[in-house]
Amino acid sequence: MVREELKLLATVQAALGSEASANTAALRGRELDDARLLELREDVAVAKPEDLPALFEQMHHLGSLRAQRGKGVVGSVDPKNPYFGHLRLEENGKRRDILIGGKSYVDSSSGIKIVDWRQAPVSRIFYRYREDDDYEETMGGRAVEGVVRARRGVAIAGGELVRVSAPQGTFVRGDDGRWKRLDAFSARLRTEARTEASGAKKLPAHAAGDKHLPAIASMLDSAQFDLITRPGAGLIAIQGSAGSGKTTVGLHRIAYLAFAEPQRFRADRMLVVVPHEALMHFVARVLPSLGVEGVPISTFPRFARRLLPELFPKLPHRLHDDTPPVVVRAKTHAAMLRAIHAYAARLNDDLDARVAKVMEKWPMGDKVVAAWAATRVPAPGTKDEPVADQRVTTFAQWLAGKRAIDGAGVAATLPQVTRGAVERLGQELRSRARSVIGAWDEILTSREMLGEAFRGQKEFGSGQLDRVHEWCVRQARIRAEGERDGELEAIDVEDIPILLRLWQAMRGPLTAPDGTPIRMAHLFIDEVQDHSPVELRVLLDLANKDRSITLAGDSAQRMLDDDDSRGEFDWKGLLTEMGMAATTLEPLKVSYRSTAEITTFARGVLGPFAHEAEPITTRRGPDVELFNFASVGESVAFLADALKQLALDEPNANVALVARFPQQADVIYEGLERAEVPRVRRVAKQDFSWEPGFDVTDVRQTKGLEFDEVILLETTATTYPATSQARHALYVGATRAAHQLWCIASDKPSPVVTEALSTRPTT
Ligand SMILES: Nc1ncnc2c1ncn2[C@@H]1O[C@H](COP(=O)(O)OP(=O)(O)OP(=O)(O)O)[C@@H](O)[C@H]1O
Repeated sequence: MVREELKLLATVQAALGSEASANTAALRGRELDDARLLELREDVAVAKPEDLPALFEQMHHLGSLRAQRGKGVVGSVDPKNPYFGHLRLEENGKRRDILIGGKSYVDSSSGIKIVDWRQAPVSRIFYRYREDDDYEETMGGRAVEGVVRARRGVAIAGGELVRVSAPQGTFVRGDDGRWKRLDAFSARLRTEARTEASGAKKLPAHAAGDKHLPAIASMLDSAQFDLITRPGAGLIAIQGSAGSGKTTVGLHRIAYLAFAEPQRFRADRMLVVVPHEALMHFVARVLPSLGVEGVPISTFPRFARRLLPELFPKLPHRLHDDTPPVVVRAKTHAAMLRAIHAYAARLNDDLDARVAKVMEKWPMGDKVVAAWAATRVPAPGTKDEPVADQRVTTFAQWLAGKRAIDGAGVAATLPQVTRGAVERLGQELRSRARSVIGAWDEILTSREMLGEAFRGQKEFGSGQLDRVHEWCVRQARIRAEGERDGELEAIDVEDIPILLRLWQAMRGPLTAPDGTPIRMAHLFIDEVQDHSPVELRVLLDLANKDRSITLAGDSAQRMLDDDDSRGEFDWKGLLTEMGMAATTLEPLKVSYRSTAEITTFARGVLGPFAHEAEPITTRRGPDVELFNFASVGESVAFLADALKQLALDEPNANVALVARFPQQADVIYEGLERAEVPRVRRVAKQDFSWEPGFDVTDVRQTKGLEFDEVILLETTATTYPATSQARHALYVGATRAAHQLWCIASDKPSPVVTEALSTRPTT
């Protein structure tokens, strides 16, 4: 099998090589054309009018020549890594070989066909069927049936074949150039086992590749592929335990959509929202490797803070750093979204009543009322009304402050008295319908409105709501009066999504700094469980009318503070709250990132909050271990020895040392520095360098990331009591590890850890 793959690669490379020299000539020709075109453009700028036609003609001619040369250029199939999958299909007794790669390439003279993995339906066969399966698919409008004779994953690094995975076994080329079969631990999904973790010798570094650019397109399973290739419109929600490939699927889906409908899903019309900066950098590197450049990637705060000064120039820029936790909880609670929507609906009703009253006696009044209703932002959850005739619409838009009316328009035809009344009404409507800051103040400083919104929320008793109200009133006063007792005007960071949502509910789509409404063709929101309902609703309303949205999240990874008793994250409830219908999909079931040992431990950590279905694992690794010490000093000494040894044995290792709280990470970091552990870094703002060395950090920094080895610090009974918050935090930390996990405790170990360690994976 390896011989066959080596031969195939040599054929492909020979064909690509001869194309490449043809390309070089074509590319050189294009460069010359480009230079000449630039010269011509400069000539045009200074030419006399009578010379222009001739110059334009020359430019046109050169332009078509250049386009012609472009046709001969082989996409950008990389001869060093031209494909990653090999299918052999048999249809009507005839066999054909198809290669799956990142870019298409066809050379009929040498019989080579590489198809882009995003190209249905051939790649569908690759992803959906296994070796020896019969398949039935529609290709080019006709039904075809056949048998998959071979289905292999191949890793080609630096132009050399280094791994072949097939149902018959996984074969890797060692540093000495000899091929050997890897031991497989799992009977299931053996072909997908990651070689370096299978207990056998690691892949040579170049084969493992850059850990930020996992070339996993060849390994997507059929559930993942189905999610990726769902039709563009509508909202899909990807759920699954940690490391089941949710981020991977979301990003591949973007690549797929950009490929399938490039006009509709232009890169700059899509948006990826991730929880923090480290994941932003990760995504920024992965998407180009999947063939999509230029998709904006952001975190919610980054995105929101860019818009805020443009939308609300008068708002203070300063942010409080001492917002009481109870205020944070109230402002991020689902009840706040209800309060905003209730406010917007009431405002609409009020304004409708005002318009109806003034228009009562006017002959075209009923039409104006209808047009007014059509121009204002509909209450969330209702549909747009049909628009009345153009003149009336224009008038109503003027009423709503959305456009300036021309002198010869409707208003000019009105008698003086009516006109005066209508103008006054227009002013009133404009100011009320547009005053987002006024609405925000009104909601938060009205004890009644808060009480109404939070009615029935057990965790917000009336005493707590009083505290929230008190804080908001005080802040509003400081804003109105300027400084008070040395306190400067500022807003809470949690106010930002509230203001943006109010803007959407009252004035319509958010606008970019250049004034254009933001309407995205596709949105991918990762780690949904960590967004507040208000934030999420702001994000969802950035999508255009097709609502092409991918949400990814895992309720078990929700991070709440210890005093936050908000309970479990509820997908269904959330989407209903949002008024959005999502296609409910089966959760992803395969735990790809972590070994069976780590996955079983992590499931134990969750205890009563564990996912319904036990994740399927793909490989085995070392046992999870707990090391218990009598003091922090002793645990630091142990860690220092272990890390120094590792630095000697494996200079490329990158280990994450993860504490629950930043203060604990500080203590351990200082200890390790004193012990002169090489390349130890304190990561406090997700500024992971991904260089060899030891990153000491806290669990919030690591969301969505992965490391080969993770050491969980201070897994003591005090730090991780058996509460839901502590269990979720420990779960997030543990599931960052791909290969090996240690727990360190300098005091009585957490019962959550000891219980979880009592279950070992079954073979
Ligand atoms: N089909 C697959 N075959 C092999 N590896 C895969 C597959 N799908 C995903 N992976 C790998 O599994 C790891 C976890 O994937 P990913 O980060 O997408 O998971 P996730 O569900 O988003 O995790 P988390 O919930 O922790 O954020 C990555 O290293 C990814 O490359």
